[in-house]
Amino acid sequence: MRIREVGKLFGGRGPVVTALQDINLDIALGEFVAVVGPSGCGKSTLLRILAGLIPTNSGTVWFGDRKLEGPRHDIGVVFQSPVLFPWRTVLDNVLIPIDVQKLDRKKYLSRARDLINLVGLSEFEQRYPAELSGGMQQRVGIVRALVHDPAMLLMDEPFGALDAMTREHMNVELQRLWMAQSKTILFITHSISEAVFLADRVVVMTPRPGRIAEVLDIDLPRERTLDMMTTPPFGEYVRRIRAHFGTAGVMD
Ligand SMILES: Nc1ncnc2c1ncn2[C@@H]1O[C@H](COP(=O)(O)OP(=O)(O)OP(=O)(O)O)[C@@H](O)[C@H]1O
Repeated sequence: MRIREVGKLFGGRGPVVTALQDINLDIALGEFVAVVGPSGCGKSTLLRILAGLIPTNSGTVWFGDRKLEGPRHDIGVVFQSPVLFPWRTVLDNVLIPIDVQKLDRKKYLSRARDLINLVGLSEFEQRYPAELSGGMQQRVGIVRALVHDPAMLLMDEPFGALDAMTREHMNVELQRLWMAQSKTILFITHSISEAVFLADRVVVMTPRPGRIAEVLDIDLPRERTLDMMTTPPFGEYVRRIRAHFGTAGVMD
């Protein structure tokens, strides 16, 4: 994905808000890129643009050799709340993209089951969302975004509503899933340590108007473990990113 000179304004009756300005970023195939920044800096706006859900005011986004002009089946999106259908089982929720795109259910059934197994939910395949914890529901949301095998996954604070321990566990699981599925991922978060743990590169955004302040390569070996989070190199990345914000707005 190539993002070139992207800008976004929000108008309406009040003053115009410049949500994004001069955003330039290339995301390579198979890369894991995290975006951190304080509340209101335009992270979700950027994600919605990349998902083809809202237009830009200036600039262009390229996906492969084509201009992005709307939502695409080969880009999956995971939001903070997984929005599962309560009357559908886990398996049927995971198969929603297959049904919506009128693809052959039979062809995707074993992939759906493999993914459900990969995130440890095999026993819950025939359960309903209300029978699952928040972390389990979010895993269903992630697996659903992957079921039709999109090339890229956009994730907007997917673990923001989870408690700290579940969140760490989900980070380990997401890394495993990413390594197994070799997807390109853009991951938005308030948490600096989550970004450093997961990403190959961390994009640091400034408060309004949202611009890119720095892009850091995270040169930590894979597969990363939670123990690494207490090592000096990890701490140095976190410190360097936090220096952009002082004490304002970012979670940890
Ligand atoms: N539909 C909209 N209409 C008007 N203003 C909007 C709209 N969507 C976002 N904004 C404004 O654009 C700016 C960026 O919002 P955005 O939601 O992208 O920030 P964010 O970094 O994702 O914030 P948070 O981390 O709190 O979710 C904010 O000032 C917000 O008020």
